[in-house]
Amino acid sequence: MGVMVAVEGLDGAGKATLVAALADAAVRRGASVATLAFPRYDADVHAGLAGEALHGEHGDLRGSVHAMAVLFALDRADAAAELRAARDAHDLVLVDRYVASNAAYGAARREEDVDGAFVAWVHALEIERLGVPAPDAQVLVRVPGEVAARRVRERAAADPTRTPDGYESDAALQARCAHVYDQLVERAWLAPWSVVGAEEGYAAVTRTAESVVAERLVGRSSGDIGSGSSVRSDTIET
Ligand SMILES: Nc1ncnc2c1ncn2[C@@H]1O[C@H](COP(=O)(O)OP(=O)(O)O)[C@@H](O)[C@H]1O
Ligand SMILES: Cc1cn([C@H]2C[C@H](O)[C@@H](COP(=O)(O)OP(=O)(O)O)O2)c(=O)[nH]c1=O
Repeated sequence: MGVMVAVEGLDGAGKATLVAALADAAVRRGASVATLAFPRYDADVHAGLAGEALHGEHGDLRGSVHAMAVLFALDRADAAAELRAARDAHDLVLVDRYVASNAAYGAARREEDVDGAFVAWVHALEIERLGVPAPDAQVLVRVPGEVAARRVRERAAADPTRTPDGYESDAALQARCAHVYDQLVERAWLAPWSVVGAEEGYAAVTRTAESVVAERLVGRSSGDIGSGSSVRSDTIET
């Protein structure tokens, strides 16, 4: 059985960039890798509704922190079997945003911290009730809010389909969210965390990817890794 590593951080922090670097580092070590990104807007109706709500559709749906979080949670619940199968079939399963996104964004929206009711509610809902598999490790891509916001703006300018959504354009929410993420790391919430500061440039991302992969795949004999002669990098969902 492989290991599942979730990558977390603010919008525009550099999560997708780190996921690509992690996949690259793992494949170079001969490991097979599967990647999955949440929300699965196109693959899951709950995620699709949440995405539309983030862009102003569906009346007052976005106004309810719990309703939004339930939609994101149901997206993961529907992917749970696929995630378990991927962990059985691959050495490394990389997930771009996972349960901690719900904890960090929801607590931030409610102006709570990690000890507030919301973070505990997310754990009870997703892990205990819906049976979403806990990750084996998590990585926080930690950048100052201004850096993440600039990247979101630049991305939107370059690609008109990426107009900032209701969360991305709320600087105060992103700042509170960064604080909750730091607390989740401190508490080792759900699984151990590593932290990478992506404002340090791409070389730092590559170095972190190599060390996370080395650490996470350590203890697995070379016979366990690659489980065959071919090296694969499969994207099971994007
Ligand atoms: N370490 C880095 N140094 C400089 N730019 C970066 C770094 N990591 C990501 N970027 C750039 O920042 C933008 C957002 O990165 P992305 O990985 O898409 O973020 P996320 O998935 O967290 O929204 C992209 O244009 C990406 O090329
Ligand atoms: C996956 C997930 C995302 N979110 C939030 C974080 C983001 O601000 C927002 C959209 O996710 P995001 O990954 O930013 O999607 P995209 O890059 O396609 O816009 O949803 C949650 O609140 N809970 C979750 O479980």
